[in-house]
Amino acid sequence: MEFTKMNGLGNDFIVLSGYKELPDNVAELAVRWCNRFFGIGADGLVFILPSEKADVQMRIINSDGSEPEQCGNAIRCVAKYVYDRDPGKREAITVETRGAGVQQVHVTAEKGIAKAIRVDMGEPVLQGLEIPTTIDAERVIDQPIEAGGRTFTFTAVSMGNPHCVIDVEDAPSFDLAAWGPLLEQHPLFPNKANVEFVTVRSRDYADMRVWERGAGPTLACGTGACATLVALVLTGKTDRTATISLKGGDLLIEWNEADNRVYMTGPAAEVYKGKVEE
Ligand SMILES: N[C@@H](CCC[C@H](N)C(=O)O)C(=O)O
Repeated sequence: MEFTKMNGLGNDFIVLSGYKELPDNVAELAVRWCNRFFGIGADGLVFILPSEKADVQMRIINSDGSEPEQCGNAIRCVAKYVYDRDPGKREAITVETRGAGVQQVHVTAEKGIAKAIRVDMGEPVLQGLEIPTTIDAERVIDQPIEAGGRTFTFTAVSMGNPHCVIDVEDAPSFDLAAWGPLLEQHPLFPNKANVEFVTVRSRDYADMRVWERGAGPTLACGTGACATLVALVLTGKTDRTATISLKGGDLLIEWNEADNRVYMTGPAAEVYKGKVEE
């Protein structure tokens, strides 16, 4: 089994292509191969599969074996993988996702290698039950959430997958391990949630740290950065375009007023190729 190790700002994946569909034991493979001590080590497995609707189909499996609907950093990795191997060097690539439809990606390259990748991440879902949360409201903005004896204020956004965005005093020093697991599994989120802890520094810049559903603390989360920007716009804290600065680096996020779609721009990197003998 050959794989390519890739990452988007340190959110790292074991990328597999050449399969026609997901293997039956994909959850078990993800847990085993993503293990950082006994396996290859990664936040998730990413499969590049054939698609009838787009250039390729992407399926991602979290390191705990669960399958999310979408992954922003993985989409950029998939686009780079496809572009760098494409003799025609097409800058526009379409990627079918499990839960966020077909996404349009634009690659900017240097010397035939993809550098900046801009993804149309679609329209955010804000209706409470659709995110899903247990709150039946048009928007879930600045609501209280209690966990471990502490009450936070959160805004909920789905970018295909559910996010719980929380303002904190200083995101980079926030104790993710103490609060992330409690909030990820909070009963307000029936499908669990990715949890973003955010500190706004200016109208166009915020620090964010993430505790991901099914993967724990990661260095970056693309859908999380998009959800964060949407939450910050809804609460009046930033403009519609801002840099969301993560532990692994920066993403530029725009929530376009005209088409209501969220655009994410950032890098992707290929680190090495490997082979597993099973
Ligand atoms: N890292 C990702 C999100 C991956 C899925 C997430 N853990 C979930 O379960 O929803 C990103 O870059 O968006």
